[in-house]
Amino acid sequence: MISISNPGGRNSLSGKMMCELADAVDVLQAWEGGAGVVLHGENGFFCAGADLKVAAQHMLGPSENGMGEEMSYLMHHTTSRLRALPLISVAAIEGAAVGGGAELATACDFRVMAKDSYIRFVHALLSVVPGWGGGTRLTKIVGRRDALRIVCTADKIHADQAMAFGLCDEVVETSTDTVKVATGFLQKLTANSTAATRALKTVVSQADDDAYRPSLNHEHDVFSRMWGNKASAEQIGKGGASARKGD
Ligand SMILES: CCCC(=O)SCCNC(=O)CCNC(=O)[C@H](O)C(C)(C)COP(=O)(O)OP(=O)(O)OC[C@H]1O[C@@H](n2cnc3c(N)ncnc32)[C@H](O)[C@@H]1OP(=O)(O)O
Repeated sequence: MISISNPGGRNSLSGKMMCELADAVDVLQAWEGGAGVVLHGENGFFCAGADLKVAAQHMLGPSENGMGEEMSYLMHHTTSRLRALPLISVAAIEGAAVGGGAELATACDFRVMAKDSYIRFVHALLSVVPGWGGGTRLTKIVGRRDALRIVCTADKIHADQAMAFGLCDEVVETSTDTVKVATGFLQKLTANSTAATRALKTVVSQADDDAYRPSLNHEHDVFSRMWGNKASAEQIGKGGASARKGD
């Protein structure tokens, strides 16, 4: 289990937390004892993306131009490694997965969502594109037309709608423990031999991973050009999508 915890910031990720996530993936890469992993956020919220308070202080100044690019590089690398693990991964989503949090959810093989939770690609509201590889992965999951709908509108995609898009694999009633349901979901997929499950995951991963590498590189380049420009710096300074909370 990987748990995300930043209680004061809806589990948004600081630079330190991004490094800790990379370390957690290192540990899973070295782990040979199992066949699955659940990713979840503590205190009833999945993840609000990059920590915008840290970003406003340390990632937008004139001498900090390369910071957005470095964040994107690290998170591309980490999420790609997470996706390629020889483990079946399930994101257990409560509350919401917003911005980079939505991108993180797409790095897992499956998503189990609480009925009242939502996924929101808010990047258009911040005048940027996904920077953690989520644009490419979303397109692979839901297809070209629905991906465009989701990223260009920046609408909240609630669990039932996510299910219709193929972005969610199981909806959990609000009174039920989402992590427990995600763990049960995982147990069904990993019930056969651990060695076979791990090998099968590598076969499926290998079948589609190489083909999307150029698209990930393109996404990273576009994000790096846009992050920190005037329009995005203004929105980030205002707290990102929270300035548009009512919609
Ligand atoms: C390539 C990756 C790029 C990115 O990920 S950029 C980040 C994109 N994320 C966003 O724009 C999310 C902005 N936040 C929101 O929309 C809302 O806060 C959100 C997550 C829907 C939660 O709404 P609510 O449940 O109503 O809670 P709230 O707004 O009162 O927030 C509670 C406290 O959490 C803080 N928070 C939320 N998201 C944060 C973030 N990303 N970075 C830093 N702090 C964040 C928020 O400022 C508030 O703090 P405080 O209690 O006022 O001190």
